[in-house]
Amino acid sequence: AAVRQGIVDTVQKAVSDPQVKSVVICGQNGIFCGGADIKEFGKDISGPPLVPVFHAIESADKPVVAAIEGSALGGGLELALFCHYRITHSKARLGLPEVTLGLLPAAGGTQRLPRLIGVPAALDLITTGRHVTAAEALKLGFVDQVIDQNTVEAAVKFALSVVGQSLESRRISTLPCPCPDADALFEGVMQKVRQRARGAIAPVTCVQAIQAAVTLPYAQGMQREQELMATLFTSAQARALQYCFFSQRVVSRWSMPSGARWDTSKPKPVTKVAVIGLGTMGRGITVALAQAGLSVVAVETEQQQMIAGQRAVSDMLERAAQRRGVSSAVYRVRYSMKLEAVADVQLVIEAVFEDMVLKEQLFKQLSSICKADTLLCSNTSALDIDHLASQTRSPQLVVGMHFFAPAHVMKLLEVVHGPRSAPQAVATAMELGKRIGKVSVAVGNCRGFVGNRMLMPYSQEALFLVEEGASPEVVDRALEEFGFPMGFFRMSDLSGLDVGWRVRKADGLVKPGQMSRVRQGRRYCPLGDLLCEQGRFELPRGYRARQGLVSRRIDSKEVLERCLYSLINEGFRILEDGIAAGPEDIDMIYVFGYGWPRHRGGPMFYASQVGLDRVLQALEHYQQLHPDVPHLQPSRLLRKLVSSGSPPIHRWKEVIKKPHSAL
Ligand SMILES: CC/C=C\C=C\CC(=O)SCCNC(=O)CCNC(=O)[C@H](O)C(C)(C)COP(=O)(O)OP(=O)(O)OC[C@H]1O[C@@H](n2cnc3c(N)ncnc32)[C@H](O)[C@@H]1OP(=O)(O)O
Repeated sequence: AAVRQGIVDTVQKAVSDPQVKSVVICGQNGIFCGGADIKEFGKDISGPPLVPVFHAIESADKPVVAAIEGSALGGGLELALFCHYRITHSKARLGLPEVTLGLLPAAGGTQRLPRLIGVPAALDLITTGRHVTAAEALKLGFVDQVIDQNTVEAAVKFALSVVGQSLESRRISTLPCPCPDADALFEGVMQKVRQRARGAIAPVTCVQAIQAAVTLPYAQGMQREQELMATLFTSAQARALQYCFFSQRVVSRWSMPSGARWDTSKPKPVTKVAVIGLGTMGRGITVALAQAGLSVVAVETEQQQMIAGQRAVSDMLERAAQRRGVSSAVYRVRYSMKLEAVADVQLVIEAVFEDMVLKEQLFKQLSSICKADTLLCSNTSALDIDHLASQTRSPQLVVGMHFFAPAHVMKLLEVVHGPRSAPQAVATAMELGKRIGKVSVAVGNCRGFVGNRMLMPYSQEALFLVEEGASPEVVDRALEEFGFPMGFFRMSDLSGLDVGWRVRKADGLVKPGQMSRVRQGRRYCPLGDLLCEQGRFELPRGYRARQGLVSRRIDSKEVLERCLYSLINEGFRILEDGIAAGPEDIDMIYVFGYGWPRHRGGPMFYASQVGLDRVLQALEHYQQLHPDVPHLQPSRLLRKLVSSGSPPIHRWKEVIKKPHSAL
């Protein structure tokens, strides 16, 4: 509000003072403007409206120049678009990211950008919210000059040089907004955007606003922009997306149950990393590390795997080099079939087959080959990090680094600390994750950590629903309409049914040929195992008949409640156990690693929006119907939160307070 007031007062003064011949608007400390203060949204903070004063800038009869350094984002870029000229530093980033916050650029962005750079380019920038470099902004035509020197000085010089020149063609509001074949273009774009949005409303509303720029005169288009923004501003989706923006930053400020924290733990410098195993995960991890400029030693002891892995890594790096316009020689990867090649690295990431015996052996070997202060990390997705640590001479230097496939693409990294992991080891893994562009979340050590532990009840419910009469398509459709890119069954097909089968076998749950629906004292669905054993895909009907199960009609509400609430319930248990530091950690794991729709904020945020009492009631209802399913038993924390009056999510920690830590 204070900045808005400052802009209004200063612009009015500069525009009306006859002594002032031209004006430069710049930011402080090398940053033009990151847009509106998102923390003000939803709060009763008043300040002057900006759009009228922005129009006063445009209609001024003296040149107004934006000197853009650092960032010009959202309202910041919109302000710059009201100026007559934009001089930009080469390192600046520009964009209209409002859509990522569930909004649209409502200070004229949707009406003015298409007039300046054309409708297709504006549609791309506004519906994706992507940030562009100064060079791309120049190419697209929304900045006038890109420079490497002092931007403010250059802008002042330029502003003085254009005094007295006509500003007519520089006023974007007066430009036409041509769009040949507008109907066909918007129909096609709308279809694509809807598909990509997976239920998010802001991208679709952005398209509608840009369409108004084509079909309405400028002033009416501006009004339409306001009306459309009003439908978004207080929406649940906008709240969820803004929660995600801040949560992504919250999780980088990690803490451990011991009290160790991000701001008191210094990471060790890492320049050389080894990756052990060149299967799918090892290849992606190698590429991610090499792309971030790290020197990588990739070890694979099996010859065929080495040949295939080396080829796959080289191809991926070649493509990355082409995209960046550099030679692939910039990437430093050395391959070896001998474990001894890792002797001089500072950090090892083990990515061998998910088999505890194999990993135990490997950690023992690594512990004797590597230097005493080398960090030993495992990419296991579920196994006990502390047990692996116990195989080494420095258990405090062992942590989990759980990547998600494909590891060079997926943004999530779970950094798993065991009870003996040193804060410095966690800090180092978190820092490395940041360096390679991951959203890193520190979590405690338990079976499946956070993400896969919560996936367990979700996947079991999906299978139970099929036992009871739903088809896999019905289950998947409900989940995909909710916003997941893939339902449980499509996801299982893609990742390979045998992956889960192997884990269940290791857990002693698989009994070949047996149909019993109770294993280890609880309800179990062997359908997935039977599919794998028989290589069959249309199993449910015959299976139900043999089990004497009577099919019933199952609607999408039940699918969602049983799959999602059981997953959420496990999330509450994880909070109770101190495995995740807060609900934001769980939510970011699900948004960045498991395809949870970002506009729904993550499972724990979703629960808070649905209402904790409703989640509790639904779980109690299903628990009564299925007393043999322990994961439907509402967690103590959920009950405690409901009996504390269901506080807002940012206050849950006050209720959790003293977790009975499992660490
Ligand atoms: C008439 C109405 C006029 C205009 C209305 C316009 C609507 C908008 O403008 S909506 C906002 C659009 N802007 C954005 O979405 C930008 C969001 N910010 C970013 O993308 C990045 O933060 C960055 C500006 C590129 C800087 O990145 P980086 O250097 O990596 O730092 P961060 O860790 O991301 O941020 C530092 C610190 O600042 C907080 N922050 C950043 N932007 C905002 C913001 N727009 N509002 C409030 N706070 C913001 C961020 O949360 C960090 O704070 P922490 O306390 O560390 O969390």
